[in-house]
Amino acid sequence: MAGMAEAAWGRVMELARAPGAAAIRPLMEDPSRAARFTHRAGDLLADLSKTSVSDEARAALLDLARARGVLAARDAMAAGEAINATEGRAVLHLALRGPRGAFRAGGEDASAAVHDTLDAMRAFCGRIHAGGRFTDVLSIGIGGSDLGPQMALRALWRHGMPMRAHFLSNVDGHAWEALRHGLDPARTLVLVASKTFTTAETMANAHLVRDWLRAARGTAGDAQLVALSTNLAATREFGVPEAQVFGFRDWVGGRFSMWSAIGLSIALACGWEVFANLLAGARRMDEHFLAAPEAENLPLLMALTELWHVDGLGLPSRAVLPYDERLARFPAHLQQVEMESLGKRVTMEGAPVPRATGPVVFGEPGTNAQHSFMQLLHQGTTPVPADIVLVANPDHGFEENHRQLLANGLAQAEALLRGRGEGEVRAEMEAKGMAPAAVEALLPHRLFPGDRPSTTLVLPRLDANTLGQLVALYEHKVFFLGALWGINAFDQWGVELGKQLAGALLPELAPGAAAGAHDPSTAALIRELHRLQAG
Ligand SMILES: O=P(O)(O)OC[C@H]1O[C@H](O)[C@H](O)[C@@H](O)[C@@H]1O
Repeated sequence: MAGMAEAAWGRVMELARAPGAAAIRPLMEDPSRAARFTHRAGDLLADLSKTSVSDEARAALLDLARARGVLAARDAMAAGEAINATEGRAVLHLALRGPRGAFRAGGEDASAAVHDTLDAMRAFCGRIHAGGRFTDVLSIGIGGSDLGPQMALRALWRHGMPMRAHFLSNVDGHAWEALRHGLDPARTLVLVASKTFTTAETMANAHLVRDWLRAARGTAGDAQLVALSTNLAATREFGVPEAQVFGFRDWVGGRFSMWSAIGLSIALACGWEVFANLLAGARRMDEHFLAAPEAENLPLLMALTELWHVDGLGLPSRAVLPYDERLARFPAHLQQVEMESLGKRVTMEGAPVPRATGPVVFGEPGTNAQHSFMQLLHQGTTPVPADIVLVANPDHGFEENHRQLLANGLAQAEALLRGRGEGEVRAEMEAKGMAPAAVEALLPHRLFPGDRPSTTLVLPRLDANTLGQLVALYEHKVFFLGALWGINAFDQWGVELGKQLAGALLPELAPGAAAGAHDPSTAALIRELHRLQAG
């Protein structure tokens, strides 16, 4: 098996290192390519043709996927095996949106636990909405306990929905300072969203907000606290009424938890139907992920395309460009889902990974990105593959704006692909009557190399169901990349060191405290902060 996989890697790398392997335009001369490299999953369409993955390369990549046994790995995850070996846990976000009776983990009926919680969340939403007292929900959490719900609310919340939602994540007091003036403690329901209920930032903010509630309402304010957590003892100790604690299990990773109790803010603010549709959309993508064979499995094909870019062509980053303002936080959510999962340098067995793993992921909504960083994608030295997300039908009546938006999204992908050669640029400048010397001087600056890869995703419209499909698609892409690279996509040990050092530094920043043992740079910075604060 290992030998087969090495041979398959070898074949992929051989193709990627062949002269012209990064060229896309010659492949596009094949009129059937666009159709053959366009795939559907649920309501989504993905056009993977504007990449340099040739038919031969795709065959080699699929051979690699088979040799790496990625479908068996997928089935092991779905069977509730403890595939997150470094934490000794199953990985079952599939169960969060799956039907009753479908998933087990260890000896437990995982689906039963999920559906009991969903029933309780639904009943709670019904009571809160019927009560009419609460107009606002404030969700306190960070990382996976913040980004998914915040992204979904930005995408799905519309005027007239049951409650307004607010998010407090940064321990920076300016975040709470900016929020608190707009909130009425009598009408705000406070969710503390934390898998562990020990995250320093979240607990610091939870204390601030609990103090704010108590200042206005005495200890009766505690009745407005809700906890979303796996740590029931800690939620009790914090004073959250038992009936307002919504739990989940350790087999839900933080960055995959928006479908769990962590998503309660979505259900409260948008209404239960919206949350249920989000889960239904994710389930639709799960069905595709679980059933489609390798050559039609969209998350796998996207994973293989990424592997081609990262390992084959040596491209270390990827841009996510949603052409929909409502998806403004989608790149931020993907940053965690992808980089916290795939930013690993050792294999499951603890050996160094002999190749590059997760790329840097960044993005902003189009068209705004075009007026900031797209310059680098068009003319920078290293190509940056881009994911361009288009939504066919808007939920507003400004048709002309929407056509402009779509035209720009399509144009970016087209420009990246075709570039602009000497003849075209020279002719344009000459037509403008520019002097020959100026034409020659400006020519190199105005050339676009082209052959820069992009993937275009098309949604018929953006609603809870299609958003669920879109997010689940990327979750499954991440799963397959983890399996292809042989790394654990489900732990995050890399975030721990900074937390420990911050804990040690904290007392040294108290007024008059002395700096401990640090490198000279850190020690000098501590002294400078003390000096500025004393002044
Ligand atoms: O939900 P919590 O336990 O508060 O964790 C919040 C976040 O912080 C951790 O440090 C991890 O890096 C994230 O994966 C997690 O989502």
